[in-house]
Amino acid sequence: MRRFDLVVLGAGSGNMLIDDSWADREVAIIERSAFGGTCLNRGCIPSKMLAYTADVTETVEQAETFDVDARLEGMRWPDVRKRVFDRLDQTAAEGRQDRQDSDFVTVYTGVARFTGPRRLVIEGEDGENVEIEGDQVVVAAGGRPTVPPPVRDSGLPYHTSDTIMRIDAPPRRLAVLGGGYIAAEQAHIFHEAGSEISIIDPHDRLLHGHDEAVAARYTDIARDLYDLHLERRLERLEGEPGALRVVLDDGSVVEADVLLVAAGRTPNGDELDLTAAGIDTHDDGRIAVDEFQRTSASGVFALGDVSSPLQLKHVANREAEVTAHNITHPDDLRAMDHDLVPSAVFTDPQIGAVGRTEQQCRDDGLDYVSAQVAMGDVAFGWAMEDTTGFCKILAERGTGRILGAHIIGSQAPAMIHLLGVAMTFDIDATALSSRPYWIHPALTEVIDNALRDLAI
Ligand SMILES: Cc1cc2nc3c(=O)[nH]c(=O)nc-3n(C[C@H](O)[C@H](O)[C@H](O)COP(=O)(O)OP(=O)(O)OC[C@H]3O[C@@H](n4cnc5c(N)ncnc54)[C@H](O)[C@@H]3O)c2cc1C
Ligand SMILES: NC(=O)c1ccc[n+]([C@@H]2O[C@H](COP(=O)([O-])OP(=O)(O)OC[C@H]3O[C@@H](n4cnc5c(N)ncnc54)[C@H](O)[C@@H]3O)[C@@H](O)[C@H]2O)c1
Repeated sequence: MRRFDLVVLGAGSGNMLIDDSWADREVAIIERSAFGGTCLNRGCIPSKMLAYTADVTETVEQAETFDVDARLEGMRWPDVRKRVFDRLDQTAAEGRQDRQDSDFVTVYTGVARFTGPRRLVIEGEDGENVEIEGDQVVVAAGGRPTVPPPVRDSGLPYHTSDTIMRIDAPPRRLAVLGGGYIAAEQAHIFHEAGSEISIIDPHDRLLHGHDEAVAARYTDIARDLYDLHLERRLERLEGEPGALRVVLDDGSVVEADVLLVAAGRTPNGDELDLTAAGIDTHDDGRIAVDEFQRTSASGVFALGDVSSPLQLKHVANREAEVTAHNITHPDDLRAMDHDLVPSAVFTDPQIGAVGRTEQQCRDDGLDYVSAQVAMGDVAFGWAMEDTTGFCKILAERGTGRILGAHIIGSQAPAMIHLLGVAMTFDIDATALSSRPYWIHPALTEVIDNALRDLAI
């Protein structure tokens, strides 16, 4: 059995661990699919390239608001798909080739699972099994879409985020099971591509994990565009391919040509025979790691969606950086924290968030103040004719410590960073408003005004 200094399972964020500092040692990387993992091939990047294309489409549709004559001929889906995936597939292939060309990295293509402590078997595409072991092993095996049993057991076809973005043509009617991140982004994409969208979610609003004001505003906007079935559960899926009937728990039926399942993601640890390696998991299936990304098995680390409480690429990236340091510096370990992780939903309107929601402030019994300023109340919002966006900030009464910030509207994913930086460096609301200059009349004035409106 071949022994390596380092074995990395998963060439998504795991691939980031290997740099030239390993050049005098032997490293193995195992990947069953494309290099670049979920983010590059079927996640963040294609969805954002498509969401931006949808934004362009929508801009043309809204030209009249700005007294501009323009007519939308339509989104040429096959060309869009080709532009997006030609680039991404090439990037993934180059990523694999780079590793294959390396003289210190061995690439194993196949499905891996543990057979013992720091020992893995890889079933190759040809059915051949290869067993390897590592002095250190990093598990970066990610997650997969969760498919509820009524869909899985129906025998009828369905899509997940893994496949929908490569579909041949936008369906006339797209039903989306789940009303979270993926639903919000894919609904925007396929609505602008010409599909009629229905969304089904058991909660009373879409994006229910977001601040209640943001989720309520987004749900109101979505209600005008899509057919919403909230506080509804899936009972069963019937019909035939291309003519599906999504039967809900109140007996109502959503008819659709295509079903997209966007009901959360399951960490892949359950496919890895973790007990053979002595690796413990949480009840929800995530590999349990300490603050240094170490699992319960000596010499085995885990990172990203397979272990993280937050399934976000910037979190997986940070965990990869921390792990890369810790596997080479056992006497000088770096700790990971998940405080103040910003997040964004690239839907329409865009959403950015950092820190606590108002409901969390309330549930935690915090003494807080809140201010909400409409984008339509600042000059750049006038320029954009914005009628729905806002910035909401929550701060501790008395001290002005910023507890959370939530923006819905154009540029929200970029603007939220300002508040994330302030919170990370303990800059309170008064200092953040009064010390730096705020460019007039940039959209960021909505943040400054919300800070000033806080009755600290
Ligand atoms: C549609 C969508 C959009 C998203 N958009 C965003 C976004 O805008 N911003 C953001 O921050 N996050 C986004 N995410 C989340 C982000 O993609 C993930 O958090 C991130 O990619 C996780 O990285 P990872 O390295 O942990 O896992 P992955 O990238 O999934 O890598 C795991 C790799 O391990 C391989 N693997 C798994 N099991 C085995 C095995 N047994 N043998 C061999 N190989 C194996 C897999 O093939 C895969 O390549 C999105 C996710 C989705 C699905
Ligand atoms: N912009 C981004 O950063 C981005 C984009 C896409 C995905 N992601 C990541 O990927 C993860 C997965 O995305 P997601 O949208 O699948 O999950 P999600 O957790 O955001 O939303 C899932 C939704 O599905 C609902 N649901 C669960 N079971 C259901 C069922 N049986 N029927 C109907 N609805 C059901 C849940 O109530 C929830 O509202 C996200 O949590 C996020 O971490 C991030």
